[in-house]
Amino acid sequence: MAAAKRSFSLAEVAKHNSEGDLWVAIDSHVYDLSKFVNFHPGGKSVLYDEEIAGKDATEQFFSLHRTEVLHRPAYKRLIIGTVEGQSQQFAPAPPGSISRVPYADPSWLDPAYSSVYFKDSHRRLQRAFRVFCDEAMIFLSVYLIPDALLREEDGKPPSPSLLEKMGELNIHAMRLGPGKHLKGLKLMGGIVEPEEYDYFHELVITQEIGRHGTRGYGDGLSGGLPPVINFGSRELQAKVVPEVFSGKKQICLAISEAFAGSDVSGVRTTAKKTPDGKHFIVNGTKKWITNGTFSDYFTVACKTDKGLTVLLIERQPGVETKAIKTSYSSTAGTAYITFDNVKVPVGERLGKRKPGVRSHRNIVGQCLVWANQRKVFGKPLMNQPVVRAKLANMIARVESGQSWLENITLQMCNMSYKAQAEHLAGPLALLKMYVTRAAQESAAEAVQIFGGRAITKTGLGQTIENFHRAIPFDAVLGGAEDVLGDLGVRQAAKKIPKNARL
Ligand code: HEM
Repeated sequence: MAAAKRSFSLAEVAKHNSEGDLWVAIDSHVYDLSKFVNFHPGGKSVLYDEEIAGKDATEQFFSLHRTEVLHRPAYKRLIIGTVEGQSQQFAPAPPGSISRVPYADPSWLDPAYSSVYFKDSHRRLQRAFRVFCDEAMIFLSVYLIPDALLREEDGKPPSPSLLEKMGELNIHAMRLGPGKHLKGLKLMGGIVEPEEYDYFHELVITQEIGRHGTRGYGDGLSGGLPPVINFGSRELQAKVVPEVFSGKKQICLAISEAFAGSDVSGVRTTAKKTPDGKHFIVNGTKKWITNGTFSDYFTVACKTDKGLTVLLIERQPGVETKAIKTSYSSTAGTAYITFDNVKVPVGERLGKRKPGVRSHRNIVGQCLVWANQRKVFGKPLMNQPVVRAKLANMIARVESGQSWLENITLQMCNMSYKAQAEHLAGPLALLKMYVTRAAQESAAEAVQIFGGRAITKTGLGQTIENFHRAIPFDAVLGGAEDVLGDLGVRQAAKKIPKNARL
């Protein structure tokens, strides 16, 4: 809070309760709302109400606004002093803090818990990256969280300045997981050595980004670089990777089509070799391509005479992207793409997704706090057994998803890429099916707990609204839930010993 100028008794505050001279006390601070009353988004009458004008309105304020409203610089300026004998109760936690609300953070961040998975370097990265996100939130600068909220509003892509800042810290590179692409890079200012970076570090980054509570924005930040890194030629990597890691260029993965979603073999985009064998000519369409609207490069699945291949295509004449209006989020840049006789050098031929447990956890934490603070018929919502039963189910879902995710991450750390494909494709498909289904169940329950607030894009329930709106997309993007579940069971069925009998 800004340094308070003077200290007032509540009796003094009470004298300022009329039009042109309106004060209220909120959480030990005195606000002069005489002019602001004309601009108050909730209207004038609520502020002139005799229960509010000249009174301590702390309880009413927090039942109607998110705490962060008080920390916006424009509103901090309304503070003229403090209330005698009171101290601030609802100060924001310092940047980088671990939540004190049970289950609002994964248990490995709780000092009372131990974890065999997360080592010192994971903890260092987590602390530094959370400070990066939180500082942005508090100072409303150009970094992650405020940018996410603004872009959700205006549907524009993540700000170039943010992408470049992430580039300086090599966050784009870290988001691709461990590998040779990290060699020689200074990760998060040198906090983690590229050689020690593993899938748990990647999980840390993914989960911290998941805290910002605006799903489409996080998707807009992702891309189609892994095939370039895993299968691209040295020349191709040298050109594309630095541009994308620095945040100057955008890339997306363009696989699905109106004809082929989870069933990738149905792809109809064709790549035909030119008679001299030096180029492919690409024709076809792609649909639901996250980040496609803003991308400079497209990692495209195509059909050739010899089966499916993946090509890297640069934006050029013949490549058109059209934004698809979704019920989800325009900042994710979801596109319909057409390729019309696009010429691609043959050398540009190229050879995953972490399920959203963290954003699920966000809403569990918010529901716990809201059920505790919201009073209905004079009693907190938490006093209702039906609300506690919903919360119990939500906690159980998020904790089981996290444990399964950590177990699979450990297996990834100890398996080659090839072994991962063999042993983890099935479990990963089942995990994704489970967490997206579980998240949808929790989203529906969260809406019941927040009531009408959960259907407005701003205000107390804004995180719930965003989650509830965006979560069905998780169940479709990267493979439809049913298809994934089926894949998981079919993979397991293959491994049942032929002589197994009950
Ligand atoms: C420093 C003082 C205040 C500031 C800066 C402030 C600011 C705001 C803002 C930004 C909103 C829009 C919030 C949103 O979309 O979530 C809002 C809405 C509202 N405010 Fe305030 N407000 C203040 C004090 C109060 C007080 C004392 C009351 C007491 C009743 C009040 C009642 C409301 C109501 C009823 C709404 C509409 C809520 C809704 O749509 O659910 N405000 N206020």
